[in-house]
Amino acid sequence: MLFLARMDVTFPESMTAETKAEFQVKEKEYSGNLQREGRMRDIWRVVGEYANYSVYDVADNDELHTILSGFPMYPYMDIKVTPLAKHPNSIK
Ligand SMILES: O=C(O)C[C@H]1C=CC(=O)O1
Repeated sequence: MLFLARMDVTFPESMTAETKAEFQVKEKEYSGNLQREGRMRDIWRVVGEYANYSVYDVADNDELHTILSGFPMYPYMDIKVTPLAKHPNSIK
């Protein structure tokens, strides 16, 4: 099953630059592993925002929830998920 997720990240004002940098390192590793596993198909930055769109290829809702809630930045994310179905006009 394919899902599109939009993630908006908002860190608390009080969080130090060092802690943010630590989150970014952990996030990169977690995200990279998902991509190598093929469970995250793609990730794109939303221009001008601390947000991304990413596409997941997973077995079911439960697997997606496990993945999303496992992101190190999860407590600071607002996530909107859209299930995707094949478009009848797609030539792929
Ligand atoms: O930089 C971001 O968009 C936040 C975060 C969410 C997934 C990921 O790989 O990084």
